[in-house]
Amino acid sequence: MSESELSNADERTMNYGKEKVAVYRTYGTPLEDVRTIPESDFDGRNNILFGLELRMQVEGEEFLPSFSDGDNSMVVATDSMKNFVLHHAGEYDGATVEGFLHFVGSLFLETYSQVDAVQMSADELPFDEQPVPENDAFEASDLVFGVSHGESAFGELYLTRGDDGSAIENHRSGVTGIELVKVKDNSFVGYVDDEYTTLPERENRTLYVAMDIFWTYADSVDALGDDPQRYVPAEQVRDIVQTVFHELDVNSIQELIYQTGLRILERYPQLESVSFEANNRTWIKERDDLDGDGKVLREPPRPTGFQQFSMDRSDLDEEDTA
Ligand SMILES: O=c1[nH]c(=O)c2[nH]c(=O)[nH]c2[nH]1
Repeated sequence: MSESELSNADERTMNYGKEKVAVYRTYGTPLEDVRTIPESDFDGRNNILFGLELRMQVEGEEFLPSFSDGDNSMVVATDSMKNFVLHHAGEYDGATVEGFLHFVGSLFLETYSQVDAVQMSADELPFDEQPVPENDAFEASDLVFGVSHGESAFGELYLTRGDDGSAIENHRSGVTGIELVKVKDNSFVGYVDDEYTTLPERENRTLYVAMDIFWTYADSVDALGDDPQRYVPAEQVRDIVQTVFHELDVNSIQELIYQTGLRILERYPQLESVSFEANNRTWIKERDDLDGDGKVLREPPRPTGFQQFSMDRSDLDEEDTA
């Protein structure tokens, strides 16, 4: 159970909706004119093929009779919600996951007055550009895309009825499914050594980390991407983690997370907070008697270690004054 469910224990839970709504849109509006950062060559996305798996959760007091009396007169069928989302994917003229969620969620609130709030979230279904030979070089095909099993952008918005259209009550953006392996220059030493400790200290492990990163903007409108200069692309955040991982000899995943968080907050003054969910998939050394740094490694057994951490601008301020 998440923290928010725990803290709202006194309130009645009542909502319904549709999840796992896969939406594919070809020839969407390109994401252009984003600000570039030193850690990344990402400067935009053509959106020739844009995929999302969306979840829509609808709330409203008027839905109580549907639960208590079997009275469906106010119920918009979840099947219709799916149709609504798919139809309006053809009308959206923006270029981001969050922008689409805002567009569809706001229209839904406008269309159905019995709805008090919608929680919209989506994972991007990513596709890779495929290099093909063109004019004596390799260029990204504008026709053929690879189905990607890598990281993907995430967005979440909680929309209520505002004075003038919808209001963004809460938001969260992210990149999930990052998996990185650094073959050497990682240590894990100095941890508690007592009668339960069997793990040997390692000065140079091969570290395999899986990570999801989430962020919030000081002004939630910046999450939508209408002003691309203030938008934080998931691709750049992914590139920040891999750059920090490349540059630093970290003593733990905890330290990698913290240093990555500082870099993200530094690069994007428009962000309010950043949070991490990581887990450790580090392979087990089978042989290290090879020439040089070579090793043979195998999959780790269960159980799995994890790290969660959230940061805001005060962490950056502390670093500046330290
Ligand atoms: O980066 C790590 N952090 C830990 O807290 C931990 N614990 C452990 O057994 N291995 C690791 N690695």
